[in-house]
Amino acid sequence: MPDALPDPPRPCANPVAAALVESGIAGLLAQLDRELIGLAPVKSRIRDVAALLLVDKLRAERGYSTGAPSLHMSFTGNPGTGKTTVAMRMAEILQRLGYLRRGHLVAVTRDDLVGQYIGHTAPKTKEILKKAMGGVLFIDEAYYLYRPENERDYGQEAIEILLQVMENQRDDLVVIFAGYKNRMDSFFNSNPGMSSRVAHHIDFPDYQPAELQQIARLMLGAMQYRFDEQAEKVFADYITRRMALPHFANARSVRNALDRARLRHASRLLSAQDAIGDDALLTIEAGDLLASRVFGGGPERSNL
Ligand SMILES: Nc1ncnc2c1ncn2[C@@H]1O[C@H](COP(=O)(O)OP(=O)(O)OP(=O)(O)O)[C@@H](O)[C@H]1O
Repeated sequence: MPDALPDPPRPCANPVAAALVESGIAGLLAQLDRELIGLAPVKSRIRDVAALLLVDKLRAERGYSTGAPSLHMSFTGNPGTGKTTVAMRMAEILQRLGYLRRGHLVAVTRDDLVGQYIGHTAPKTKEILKKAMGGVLFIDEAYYLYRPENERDYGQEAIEILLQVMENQRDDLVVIFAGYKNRMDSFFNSNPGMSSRVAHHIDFPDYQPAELQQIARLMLGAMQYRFDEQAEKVFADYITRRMALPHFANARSVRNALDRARLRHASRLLSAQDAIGDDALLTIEAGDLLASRVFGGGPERSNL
């Protein structure tokens, strides 16, 4: 007797869960999970935002109106914790959900928005807003916009324009304010108008050493390199030492360390006497890491 055919996949009875898959958001979330190590609380907040928007859509289809949701956000955390990377993914997700037309990201700091002279700020800010329309405006170190010590600071003018656009064009632009948590808290405390327009606050924790090691592996894999067994151990040691030094910047420090290791790897290969096999081309060895100043190697700061 022939084997019974497997049951055909049943259509999902839950329309929100079905929409999550059909819109491609489930795929994007899975990709985010694969490509970004750790960040569990951040990933779950992104999922929540996606769920909120899908439920809003379903409610609208059934005639329950909630009004356009406010999607402006603040991303707080130390340098190199993935804020810019997640903001780019968020833009893509919001575009897929139909909340943003273009889904691109424009990343700026105070100097891109605020002019030096009277009359310069408004056109500068408006120009950036024009570029960002239909996407995400990512304002890094947003608290520098506000300088309470300077009464005539032009930053205030940029803030006023931003506030207006955040309110009136919130169906076409999402603003993400990013920076250190404590400074962002005082920025929002001093700008209640801004605070009331930012609905989602997402905190990016520092990475644990094991997560940084995994990030290194992921980055190397993406560049088609690998550590040999000894290098893997040395890099774990590197991370612990580097974390204790000034200017440590989480995953960004990992990327920089790998870039320098690639330079040393290349110069090692250049001076090799023998033919160079594929294995040598692909493999970062312990010595490529041990030359770092972190281990008492070269003198320059850039050698960390
Ligand atoms: N969880 C992660 N998994 C893999 N790579 C990551 C992760 N977090 C960050 N990175 C990588 O580290 C680098 C720095 O990340 P990103 O620029 O997003 O950080 P940031 O918080 O915006 O930092 P900064 O405020 O200093 O710009 C990028 O190359 C990014 O791809």
